[in-house]
Amino acid sequence: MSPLQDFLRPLLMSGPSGVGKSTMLTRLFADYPDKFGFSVSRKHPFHPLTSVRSPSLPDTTRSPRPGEEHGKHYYFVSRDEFLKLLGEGAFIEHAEFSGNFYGTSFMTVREILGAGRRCILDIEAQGVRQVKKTDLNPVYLFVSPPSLTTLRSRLQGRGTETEASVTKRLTMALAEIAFAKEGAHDLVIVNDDLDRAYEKFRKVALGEPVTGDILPPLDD
Ligand SMILES: Nc1ncnc2c1ncn2[C@@H]1O[C@H](COP(=O)(O)OP(=O)(O)OP(=O)(O)O)[C@@H](O)[C@H]1O
Repeated sequence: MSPLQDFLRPLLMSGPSGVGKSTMLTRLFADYPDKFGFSVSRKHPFHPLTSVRSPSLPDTTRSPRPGEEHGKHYYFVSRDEFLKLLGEGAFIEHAEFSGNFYGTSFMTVREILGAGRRCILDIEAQGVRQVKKTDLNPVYLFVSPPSLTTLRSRLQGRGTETEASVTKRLTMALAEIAFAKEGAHDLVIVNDDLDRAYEKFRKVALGEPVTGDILPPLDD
């Protein structure tokens, strides 16, 4: 496909927690402040991207945390409102975690496209399976760690996780990796050296042709 056509398709990025998705996105948004719109289905409270301005936001039924604002970090909706929207087929993907619903709505994507930006979605494996059943037709990108050992040390080094949550995130990482091993994605970028990985990511985001990396064995 031509760069223009690829740029118009949403970019769905996924990859295990701690692989460096936000790090690369933060760089991209700093380099191109007006080109992209971003939606993330759910993030932990200390996530750096919660402060990134986005033309559209995911919906959640959970209560705002201190410092979070409606329309800035999420659209906070009641459970009834969420279920009504769900019934109307408003969500590209949704999930329930710890008793709260999170979802990415078709409206989010339309708003981003309407603003002339490329829509970037950060969605986990479970949500990606749901997206595959829609006609969204995104480019599926998997951001892979060079090894599981590296992933663990990034999660520990980020300083946001307890030992228990590192273990939980690594368990979830195995599901993400198993999905990638099924060949579910169009393209893999291995985030080994950040500058190298970012350069590839930047090109993918701009819709330029890129040769993907080979998925590492990730069996360590
Ligand atoms: N190429 C890299 N080399 C070394 N450290 C990196 C690299 N990329 C990211 N990191 C570091 O790894 C940690 C995790 O990165 P980041 O928070 O961006 O991950 P994430 O994929 O967005 O995770 P989550 O899905 O939980 O939000 C951060 O401390 C970040 O600075």
